[in-house]
Amino acid sequence: MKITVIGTGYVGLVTGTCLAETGNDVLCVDINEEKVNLMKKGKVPIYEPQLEVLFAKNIKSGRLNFTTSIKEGLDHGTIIFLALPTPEDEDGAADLSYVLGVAEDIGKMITDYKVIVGKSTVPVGTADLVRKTISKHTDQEFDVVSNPEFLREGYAVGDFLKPERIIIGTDSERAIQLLKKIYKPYTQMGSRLLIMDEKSSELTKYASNSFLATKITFINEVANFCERVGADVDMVRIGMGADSRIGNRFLFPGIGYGGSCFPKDVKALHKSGKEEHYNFKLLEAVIDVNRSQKVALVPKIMDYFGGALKGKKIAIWGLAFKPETDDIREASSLDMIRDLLKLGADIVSYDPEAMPNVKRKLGNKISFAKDMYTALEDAEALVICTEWSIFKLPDFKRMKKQLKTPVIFDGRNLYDLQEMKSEGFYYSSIGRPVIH
Ligand SMILES: NC(=O)c1ccc[n+]([C@@H]2O[C@H](COP(=O)([O-])OP(=O)(O)OC[C@H]3O[C@@H](n4cnc5c(N)ncnc54)[C@H](O)[C@@H]3O)[C@@H](O)[C@H]2O)c1
Ligand SMILES: O=c1ccn([C@@H]2O[C@H](COP(=O)(O)OP(=O)(O)O[C@H]3O[C@H](CO)[C@@H](O)[C@H](O)[C@H]3O)[C@@H](O)[C@H]2O)c(=O)[nH]1
Repeated sequence: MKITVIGTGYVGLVTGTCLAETGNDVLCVDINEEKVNLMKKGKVPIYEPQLEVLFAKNIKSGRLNFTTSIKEGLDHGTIIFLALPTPEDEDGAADLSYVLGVAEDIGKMITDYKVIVGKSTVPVGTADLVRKTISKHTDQEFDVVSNPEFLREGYAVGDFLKPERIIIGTDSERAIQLLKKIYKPYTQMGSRLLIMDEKSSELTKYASNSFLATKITFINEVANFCERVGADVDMVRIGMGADSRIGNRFLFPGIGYGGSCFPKDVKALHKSGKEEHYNFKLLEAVIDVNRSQKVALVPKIMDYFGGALKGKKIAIWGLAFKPETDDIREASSLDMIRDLLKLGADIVSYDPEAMPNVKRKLGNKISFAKDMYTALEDAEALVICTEWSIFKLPDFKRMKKQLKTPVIFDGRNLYDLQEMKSEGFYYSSIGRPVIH
């Protein structure tokens, strides 16, 4: 089938590549010329495991192409996926200007039937708004479908190729048949295809992300309480997760949730509630707790150094908002760095993928080490912000040698408490007893 994907970021590029992989003829449109030129040269502009191989294979086959021309894109596909940004605006609502801007173009440019499929995360009523915006400019027949995306960065290709569910929100039988065809390879492999009205589909996405953010926030609060009563949150979470009604996923405590989705989506649902005179009290608490959780290690670091951080060299391992991505949007590391810099610390960091993005954002406010051990040279403490695999089984003897003092503040609970004791570290983590 001929498919166009508008917006070639984490969602659009993965969607386009994976749909080409199942035999479709895909044209990806992006407004960013630099990005499109890179992709035309066969380069993936983001770090996403497994993407490069599929990307190269499908470009070679001629099924995956790129353009900056929206007109070319709209002439190409019968199905037009919108994978455009919906960032947080200054009030916490989803900024729909990208989506509605493209809807205007669609209205002005389409010359035959199209199914416009919204993959962006958008508030209830957006599909209707897109429909009305297009209709202002055309009498052409078209359908608008809500088809929220649930992939996770770092696992995006796997999540797209083997989704647990595919949600199609529309009452158009014609659109349903076309989308069922596109998604047949996945439903044949056991993915559930759920068809519902578009409003419920739009809300399912926000409700899912907000639920997961709430689950993480709940265990973070339990962790904070563990610290006060001397319990170990790792034991508590294992005990809780053994109940299949609770489940053990998304129950890892740490320095808060970040990324391009949870923070903005929880705020957007809260804001949508307000617009309907409904106060999502729970979400208000989630937003609030997460804000302080992101810097939960800072008072511990301050306490350890007796309040004096000026001129102290602190090493940071992990800058990305989570492992297996170069994405630093809303990363807890950035909050941590902001506070430590304010307190006068000198920061040297290491991340396997995200250093170029942080360098672009922070310039020379912090330094970047060539590897994880070099970052520790003469540092008075190590702070761990992201649970990259390479940090999980490090050479503790080497770490101790490099660090000026053997002190670790771990925001992701990577190490065993007994091991830290026998290796001779001062070790402070989240929701577990301090080792000293
Ligand atoms: N990142 C994720 O893991 C994820 C997962 C599920 C859903 N979502 C949702 O999907 C949407 C896209 O997210 P993303 O992370 O892929 O965003 P992104 O910022 O990585 O990519 C968006 C792309 O759209 C392009 N763009 C902007 N305006 C354009 C226009 N007028 N025409 C063509 N291209 C244009 C940008 O240049 C960029 O390449 C958001 O609503 C997000 O909430 C994201
Ligand atoms: O037990 C956990 C799990 C996650 N996190 C944090 O939560 C954030 C988000 O993690 P994750 O959900 O793995 O990453 P995303 O790529 O942001 O994916 C989320 O957001 C996407 C965009 O909407 C959705 O499509 C996905 O289903 C949803 O998981 C990260 O900061 C993690 O460190 C925790 O602190 N504890």
